[in-house]
Amino acid sequence: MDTFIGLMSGTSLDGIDAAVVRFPPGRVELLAARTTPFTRELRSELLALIQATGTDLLDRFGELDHRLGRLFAEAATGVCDQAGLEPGRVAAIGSHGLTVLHRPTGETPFSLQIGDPNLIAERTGITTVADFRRRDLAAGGQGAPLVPAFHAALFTRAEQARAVVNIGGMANLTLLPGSEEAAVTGFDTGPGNVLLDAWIQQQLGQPYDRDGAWAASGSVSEELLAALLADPYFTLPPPKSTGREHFNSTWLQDRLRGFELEPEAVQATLAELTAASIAVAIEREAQGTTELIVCGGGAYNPDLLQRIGARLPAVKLSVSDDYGLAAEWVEAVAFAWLAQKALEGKPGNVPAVTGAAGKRILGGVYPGTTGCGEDSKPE
Ligand SMILES: Nc1ncnc2c1ncn2[C@@H]1O[C@H](COP(=O)(O)OP(=O)(O)OP(=O)(O)O)[C@@H](O)[C@H]1O
Ligand SMILES: CC(=O)N[C@H]1[C@@H]2OC[C@@H](O2)[C@@H](O)[C@@H]1O[C@H](C)C(=O)O
Repeated sequence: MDTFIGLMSGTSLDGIDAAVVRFPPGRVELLAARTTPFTRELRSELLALIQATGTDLLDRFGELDHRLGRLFAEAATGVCDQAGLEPGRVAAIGSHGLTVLHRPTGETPFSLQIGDPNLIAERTGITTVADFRRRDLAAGGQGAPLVPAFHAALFTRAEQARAVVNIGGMANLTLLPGSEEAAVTGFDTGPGNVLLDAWIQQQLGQPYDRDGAWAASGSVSEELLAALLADPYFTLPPPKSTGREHFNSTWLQDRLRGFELEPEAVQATLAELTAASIAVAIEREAQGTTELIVCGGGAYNPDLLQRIGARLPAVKLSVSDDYGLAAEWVEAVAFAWLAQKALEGKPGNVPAVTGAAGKRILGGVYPGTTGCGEDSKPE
């Protein structure tokens, strides 16, 4: 029972990533991985929930929590089949869920993920670990980002100051100092692909800018870039985390007012914003960085990589694939790894990253059905 499943559904709202994985010492062994895309209808329902107001909100919240719970269970079963693995051989599923609201600061900080883990445990029979963020929040942390502990376990090299950036809907950075004395740090740098996806969707009806080709065809507007970078989030000192509640199409529309630009120039400027916010964060927080390892969907965007590289000429740019783990699976694998930590009774947060009062074991455990004397599953 050394096999784990990680389930991740991120801020891009593109679907569920599922990975079956083992963790031999110092390594990751990926047995199978797949994405279950959300239908257009479900994606727009999720977007509507995330942006919602109104009286039927709680109904919709409960319904989508249930529907996603079922879909996560199917994603886990599907990836198990793909790996040729009996569910009884899986130690646990680590399910991130889908973030509908993340408000990590103020008097009543919280972070809400949906995708009922009870349903996942019931329908797969596999012990499920979920609700990873709220214990860290309870300890005074941001509850995000959580992948830095995994990045540190996988990518730390002695005497090498490395950075790892995950470019999903949002982008988050892990800084690995490469020396025992200095601490691992990290934070969300701001938007990753979310604004690029929103703009091309609005202008051309495409879900994302494949290979960054549209952005590459436009010229960056330095004025617009400066206006976007004037958002106080970019200069806020860490710990900090963000999400779609801040960086979304309304945020962009507000800042585009008064500009008259070709749509592809806006796309180019948004790509430059992602690149600049990552580069500035590294320059400000980790000047000695020699290598930047990119993961998440943004690693497949050559235009974005080129822009990041141009802003950090002294830094070697790699993708996680160069170290044996495909960029698209890093987050799902991280939640499998966090599930293993939880079951071992080991902490999963990095207090220097989230700002929590200390290390905490993350996640609630929803036991599987083995040992219950009942192995029937609902249809
Ligand atoms: N070939 C490609 N060219 C350009 N962009 C791409 C390509 N492949 C993936 N992407 C981008 O990556 C995004 C998906 O990234 P990913 O799956 O890492 O996001 P996520 O897990 O939803 O996000 P988060 O890290 O915020 O939770 C797509 O929406 C798209 O913008
Ligand atoms: C609240 C939430 O879901 N945050 C996501 C989001 O997507 C990227 C960035 O913002 C990061 O903080 C986090 O995800 C990763 C998995 C994390 O916690 O490390």
